[in-house]
Amino acid sequence: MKTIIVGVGGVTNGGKSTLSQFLHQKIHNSCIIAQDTYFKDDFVVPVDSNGFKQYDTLDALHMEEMMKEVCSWKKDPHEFLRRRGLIAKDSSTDDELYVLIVEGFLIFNHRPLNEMFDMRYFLEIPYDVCKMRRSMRVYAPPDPPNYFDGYVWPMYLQNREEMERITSEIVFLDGLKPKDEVLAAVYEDIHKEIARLQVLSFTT
Ligand SMILES: Nc1ncnc2c1ncn2[C@@H]1O[C@H](COP(=O)(O)OP(=O)(O)O)[C@@H](O)[C@H]1O
Ligand SMILES: O=C(O)c1ccc[n+]([C@@H]2O[C@H](COP(=O)([O-])O)[C@@H](O)[C@H]2O)c1
Repeated sequence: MKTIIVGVGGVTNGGKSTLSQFLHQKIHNSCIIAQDTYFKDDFVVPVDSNGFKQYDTLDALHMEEMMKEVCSWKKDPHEFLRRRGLIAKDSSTDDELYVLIVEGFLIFNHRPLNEMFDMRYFLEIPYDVCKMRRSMRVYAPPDPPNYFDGYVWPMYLQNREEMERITSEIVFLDGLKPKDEVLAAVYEDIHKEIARLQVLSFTT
């Protein structure tokens, strides 16, 4: 059995979910674990000195639970897919290949998770486009006035600096390019890696 863990990180509204869903639809035996499903309850997230809820830090996320889920996939990907209703067969063959797509805005900042990735992608878009896309999205709870300029963007710059100190093996993607172009380029890259591993499994 072969496995590939792909990390899809990037700035808020950079296009992570769009890319991850596309990859999942195109890649056989794949599934997604999304970091934004691990946010802690609002009442336990503290506010900073400006009164902004500190959502854009690892402390706002149940990272241990997320790690458990990734490790559970790694231990038995076939069973993981079967439990999620993503696979019908009861048994797998030895030459089967499984792909896990882990997406989220702070996936490369968490060292234990970062170490698990075989491939890393990071979507970036400039400040003005990010602000515009974010203003069109409604989070739960919704962004309060000035949240983007006063908290989200400064935290992005800080988190990104930390990420670049932790890891250098990241492919940066221009999230301004047309969706089709971004999606096709990443798919082709992963497809090459899948083909390489499949050749390896026939020759070893
Ligand atoms: N390459 C792109 N060009 C233009 N709009 C995009 C592109 N990728 C994503 N979007 C749009 O940006 C918004 C945020 O995308 P999404 O994938 O939800 O971002 P994220 O998961 O990074 O927060 C959505 O409205 C999506 O349709
Ligand atoms: O999903 C939630 O519960 C949630 C609650 C409050 C805020 N968020 C925001 O979600 C952002 C990360 O998700 P995303 O998809 O925009 O990359 C981050 O910037 C947070 O400020 C998300």
